Amino acid sequence: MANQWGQKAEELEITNKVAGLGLKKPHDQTSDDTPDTVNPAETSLLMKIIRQGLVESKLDIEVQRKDPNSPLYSVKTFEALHLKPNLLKGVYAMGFNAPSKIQETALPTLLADPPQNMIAQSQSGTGKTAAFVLAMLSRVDSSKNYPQVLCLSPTYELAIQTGEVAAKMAKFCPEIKLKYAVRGEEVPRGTKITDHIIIGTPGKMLDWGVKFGMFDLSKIKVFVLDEADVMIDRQGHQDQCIRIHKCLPQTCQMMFFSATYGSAVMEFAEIIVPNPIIIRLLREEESLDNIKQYYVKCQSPEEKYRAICNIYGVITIGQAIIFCHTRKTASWLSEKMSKDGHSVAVLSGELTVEQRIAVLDRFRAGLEKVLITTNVLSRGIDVEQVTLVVNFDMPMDMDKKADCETYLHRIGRTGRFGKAGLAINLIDSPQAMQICSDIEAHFGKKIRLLDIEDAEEIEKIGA
Ligand SMILES: Nc1ncnc2c1ncn2[C@@H]1O[C@H](COP(=O)(O)OP(=O)(O)OP(=O)(O)O)[C@@H](O)[C@H]1O
Repeated sequence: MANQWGQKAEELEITNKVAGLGLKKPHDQTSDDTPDTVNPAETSLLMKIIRQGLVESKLDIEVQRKDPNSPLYSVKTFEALHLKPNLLKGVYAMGFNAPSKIQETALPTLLADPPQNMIAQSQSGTGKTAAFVLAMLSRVDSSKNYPQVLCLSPTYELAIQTGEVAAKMAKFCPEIKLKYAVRGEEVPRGTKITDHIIIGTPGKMLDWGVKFGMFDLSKIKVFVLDEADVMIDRQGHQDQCIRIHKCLPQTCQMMFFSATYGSAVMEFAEIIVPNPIIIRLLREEESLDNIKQYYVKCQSPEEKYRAICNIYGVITIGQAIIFCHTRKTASWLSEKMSKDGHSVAVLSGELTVEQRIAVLDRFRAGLEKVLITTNVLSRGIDVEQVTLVVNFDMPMDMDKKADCETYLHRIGRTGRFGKAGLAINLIDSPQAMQICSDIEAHFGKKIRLLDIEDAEEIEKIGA
């Protein structure tokens, strides 16, 4: 069954997977000259798909324990977890040799008896999904034909992604049955679901479990809330989760995973997960060290464009990312640059996730030297070859004030990509100047004025 299930996941083209994610399509309602916005579910899916393996972290795990009676330990091998042999085989077949940093600490707790509740936070790509999927699979008693494990995901596509991991890991455990509770999956009324694991979105899960009684929520042993930060971003999801949660037995093991650790997420976590062990993988923060920052005074978009051309005319640039506020500016700029012979790619909100992946893949491969984008890409791309970042428009929040966090994500680099970089801010209004000064004050790092007509000076900054 697991194989069949995996097959189903494979049959679903990315196009299908992303349909209904609320993606803005070419004819969506958003006008081209309003600021392009980020959709967390979309970003999360994009990152999962473009990821090229585990994101290793040099930083430490922080553990907050709420249960002093249960010892906490970590493992360095998967053998040390005493998994069912076929499950271990599945883990190795996925190419996992040793647990990732978050898995080292999370897995012994997730698999412990008596079960312990956990809230875990670590950045995308550090191995959370693999950790809880392994825990889900190992808790199943396949001799009992009813649902024992529920996993809630914020969207159809993210549920399918988790399902794919489960199907792969359970490759050698065909006795474990899994089911998707997502849109498009229909179960006739009156049916009793016999699968062991259900992965789905909160609305469908609530319908099947609470409204139609297709399975007995009081028999659930493991409840997983994945991508909790994305989940609470969606209206109504939080309530649905809480309604499902209320029907679960006290003994049910609660697992809560999130890539971020904001107060809204943590408040939600505290409602869902009693007496948790909280683990966090400290994040490798971006910093502005090693980045030379400049601003250029311009009178108009044309002048901004000329500034970019002057820089290109003088210094050798590896790859560059240019950030614009709206799609309209992004496409205007890309047309101009293409006409002038630059190889340019554009990534903005009207593209489907599939199209975005294609654009990013080409850029990473170096097929285009310049990537023009909007806020849809403030985070989540680490391209080592990028040496120049241009703020064609300064990042600002809804109140049109300096958005320092976005600035840091656009310009900053983590230790892994710690090579020197160049950031140029194009300033064409007093408001933009104010934002630039506020950013400078916020980070306490000088942003110098650059005279774009002075080739010698430009040459110096490229050195
Ligand atoms: N122990 C491991 N060894 C090698 N690769 C691993 C290991 N654990 C996970 N991976 C791989 O690393 C990538 C990231 O893992 P995973 O999807 O579990 O991360 P995540 O933290 O859940 O990310 P997200 O927050 O985006 O869901 C995947 O390609 C996964 O197959």
